[in-house]
Amino acid sequence: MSATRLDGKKIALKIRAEVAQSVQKFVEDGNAAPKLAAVLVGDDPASQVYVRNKERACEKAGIASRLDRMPASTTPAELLARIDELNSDQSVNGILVQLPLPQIEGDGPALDEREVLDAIDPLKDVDAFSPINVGLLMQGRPRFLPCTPHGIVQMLHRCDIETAGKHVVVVGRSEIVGKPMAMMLAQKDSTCGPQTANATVTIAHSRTSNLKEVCLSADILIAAVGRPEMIRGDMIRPGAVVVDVGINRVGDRLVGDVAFDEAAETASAITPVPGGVGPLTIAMLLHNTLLAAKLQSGQ
Ligand SMILES: NC(=O)C1=CN([C@@H]2O[C@H](COP(=O)(O)OP(=O)(O)OC[C@H]3O[C@@H](n4cnc5c(N)ncnc54)[C@H](OP(=O)(O)O)[C@@H]3O)[C@@H](O)[C@H]2O)C=CC1
Ligand SMILES: Nc1nc(=O)c2c([nH]1)NC[C@@H]1CN(c3ccc(C(=O)N[C@@H](CCC(=O)O)C(=O)O)cc3)C=[N+]21
Repeated sequence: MSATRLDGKKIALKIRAEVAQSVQKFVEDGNAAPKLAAVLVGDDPASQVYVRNKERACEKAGIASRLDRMPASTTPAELLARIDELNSDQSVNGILVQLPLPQIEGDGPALDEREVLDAIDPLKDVDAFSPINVGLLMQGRPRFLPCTPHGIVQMLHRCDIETAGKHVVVVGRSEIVGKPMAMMLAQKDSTCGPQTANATVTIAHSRTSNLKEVCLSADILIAAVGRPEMIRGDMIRPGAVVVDVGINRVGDRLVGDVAFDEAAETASAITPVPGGVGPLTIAMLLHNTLLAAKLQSGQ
């Protein structure tokens, strides 16, 4: 292996310590500790990992948390009622509904992700998935930055990896990772994070016809596909930086979307799974929860 291993866990710990310090100051200034509410419907495996790690991280940062587990058979009305309750609960600053929502077995009404995300109070929307927050990001004046793309931007910055003028290929165009990631990296100057912008961005997806060639043209390749190890070593340009967002459970192992050992032969730097992007997502969630508490207290 010749590539540098980008230690997301270590960077995340640093960010979490910074957030913990700001939380402490916020509380010393007479405010209640920020509080995050997470809603998990069903038992998506990537969400289970997230929930477990997130609760511990909140506690260590002095952030209160609550987890509402709801069965996969939950109806849209029940879920919307729970969100309403959290919207009006003054003690809750941040609301996160774990995605993907389960697809209903049997013939009950389906849970519509968009309807659910639309219902979250935009000032409590720590994932930045509500239309208002997506719109603000699109316009280059974000309120909350989405956690995973923001974590990646922070990592690139803190590892002195320049994005300006570089060709970034984002594989995946989901609302939660690919699309906002591409948008943030294409922004002018530092509107979406510290000096990490001004990239030339290509978005690839399942209908991209020459994926290998597109990937080979990337200075920075970001994989958010959800297919274990589909990005192979021969898709990496020598010296490229590879960011693996994938969290796939294969047997009892977590693997990314990139074949790590192969890619590490060619790349100059690469994030591992686990220990890469995942911990950064959690660090930025804590950051957003504090930001939400500040916004709600009028700061
Ligand atoms: N580390 C972290 O913090 C996080 C990790 N994740 C993980 O990241 C991965 C992606 O998540 P998410 O963005 O939500 O996933 P989605 O399933 O919502 O999106 C996957 C994207 O990949 C594209 N795609 C699928 N197959 C191919 C293919 N063969 N070639 C090219 N593109 C393809 C899809 O294309 P199309 O649009 O055409 O269908 C889609 O745009 C998952 O493993 C997830 O668990 C997610 C969030 C946070
Ligand atoms: N509304 C919503 N927002 C999300 O941000 C969101 C979501 N839904 N649904 C699920 C995906 C997935 N996701 C993860 C975040 C961190 C780890 C994480 O901590 N990973 C550790 C795992 C370590 C381990 O425990 O083995 C790591 O990669 O090192 C995993 C997965 C957030 N997501």
